[in-house]
Amino acid sequence: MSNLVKIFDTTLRDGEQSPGASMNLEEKMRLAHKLAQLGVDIIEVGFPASSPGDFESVNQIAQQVKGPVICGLARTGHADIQTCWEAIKPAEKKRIHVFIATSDIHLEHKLRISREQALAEITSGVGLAASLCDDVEFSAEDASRSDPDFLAQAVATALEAGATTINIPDTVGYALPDEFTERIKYLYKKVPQLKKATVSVHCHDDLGLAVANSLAGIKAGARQVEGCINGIGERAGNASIEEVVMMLATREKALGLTTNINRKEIYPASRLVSMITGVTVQPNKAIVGANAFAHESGIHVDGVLKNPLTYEIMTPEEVGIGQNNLVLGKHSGRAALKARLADMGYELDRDNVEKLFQAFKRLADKKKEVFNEDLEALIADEILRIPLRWRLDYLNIVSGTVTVPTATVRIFDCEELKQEFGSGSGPVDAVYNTISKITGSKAKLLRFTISAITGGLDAQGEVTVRLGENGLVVLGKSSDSDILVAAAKAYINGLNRLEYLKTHGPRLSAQESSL
Ligand SMILES: CC(=O)SCCNC(=O)CCNC(=O)[C@H](O)C(C)(C)COP(=O)(O)OP(=O)(O)OC[C@H]1O[C@@H](n2cnc3c(N)ncnc32)[C@H](O)[C@@H]1OP(=O)(O)O
Ligand SMILES: CC(C)C(=O)C(=O)O
Ligand SMILES: [Mg+2]
Repeated sequence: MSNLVKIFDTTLRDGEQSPGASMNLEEKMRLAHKLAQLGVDIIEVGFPASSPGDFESVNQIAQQVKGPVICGLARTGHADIQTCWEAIKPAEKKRIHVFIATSDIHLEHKLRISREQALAEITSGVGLAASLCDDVEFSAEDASRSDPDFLAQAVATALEAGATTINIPDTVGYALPDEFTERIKYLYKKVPQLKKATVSVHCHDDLGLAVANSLAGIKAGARQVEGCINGIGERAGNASIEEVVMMLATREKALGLTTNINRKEIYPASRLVSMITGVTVQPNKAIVGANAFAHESGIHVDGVLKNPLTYEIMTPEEVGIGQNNLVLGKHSGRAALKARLADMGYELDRDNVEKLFQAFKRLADKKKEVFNEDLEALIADEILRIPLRWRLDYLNIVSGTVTVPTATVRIFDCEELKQEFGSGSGPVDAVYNTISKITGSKAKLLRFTISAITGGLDAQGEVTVRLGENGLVVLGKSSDSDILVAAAKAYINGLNRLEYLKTHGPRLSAQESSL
């Protein structure tokens, strides 16, 4: 059996199913390029039949992203599979991923079909996919709660119909590691032809066991692991790709397995996912959390100073958390900025470097030192952003314990300057009420989160808002060393996205347009 474990990234599909993590086409494209740099073997780009927007993002990525296999998800119905095939067709390497549930709970209550009908669906769906594409993955949704003998029958049926990869998902994160190992071993025993296919595992984290179960699957012979960057995904998320990869790398001697991942891209990929989706990474998150390589307690610091091996089982450099001694500040030029961007894995064209340089200088005037996180926030603001109708020009806020919070806001509406004055229950409320007056927006603020994304007193605050209007839901993001300015810009960013969605709806993701 091969010692290579293939990494199947589903951040753009299952990851996007995390509430609020929707991405537009430009964001998906940027992330897909980053995943290719990271060296994942397969990227599941979306579910093309779910909406015209999803179809287009899958299709565009299939045309432009080289390296990994480009995979699209489909139910067993022929329309889904045909649509998926049309979307992925331009890719150099492509895969159709067909799924249907095999547990009795799902068959009876969700699909309302018998086991026999499910087998017929597998034969028909996988058969069609195999007639279109050489590379077909079949997933038995809710495999861990399926009757083992029926699951074996479903797997045998999919292989017979032409599947080349068989995925055993723990869809609801219910499995225990030993059970999961046994389940896969049982399948190998009951379905001898399974040895000719790649067995994959796709584990959810409802009980915090997604990575442990992925390892349990690998131990039983699985050679493909599915997961998402930062462990995002439906409900409690999927197995975190960075944890799986670093587990295999750090314990290579014990496990004897490798991956194709370029580990130095792990941290840049994590930051990008967090910036694009607005789903922040908890500080104590393994591998990519702010504290993952931090030491404060005296005994630990003493040990690390004497030899980092005392308390570090891997180095931050290994996962791309740079230890760069070149300081970026108000005296830095374009060469320094470009060098740092390259170090962080960003290859921007001249126009974007110039745009970023201007924003960098404006920030450097306000801050002593500009950190990588500051640059990433600027990239999110300056480069990932969508065309703007409204732009903040001026903001003045009066707030305190004895005054009614008020705000004066001046905004460019295309080229026209508009100014208003308003009040609210707090300074952010005052700003948002005033912005709504200027823009005439009826959007509802569904969520507001603020976090410090850099350290120190001159830290940048990152604000993420979720706005809803007439069934449309969008995220707005921004960062600034003044949190009220960040809040205003995030709100305006969200309003611009809503405006964009109203005019370019189909180009946005399925979730963004259907929520
Ligand atoms: C475990 C997973 O992550 S599965 C992937 C989940 N991801 C998503 O659902 C995101 C994208 N989904 C969507 O945009 C929509 O659900 C769509 C466009 C796919 C379908 O929308 P609708 O036609 O309105 O159906 P709706 O979402 O209400 O219900 C799903 C239907 O698919 C059926 N279905 C579910 N899984 C499968 C399957 N693997 N194969 C065939 N049919 C299936 C359900 O039984 C239900 O059919 P019914 O309408 O006849 O009862
Ligand atoms: C579509 C399948 C693979 C899935 O996401 C799951 O079962 O969790
Ligand atoms: Mg899933």
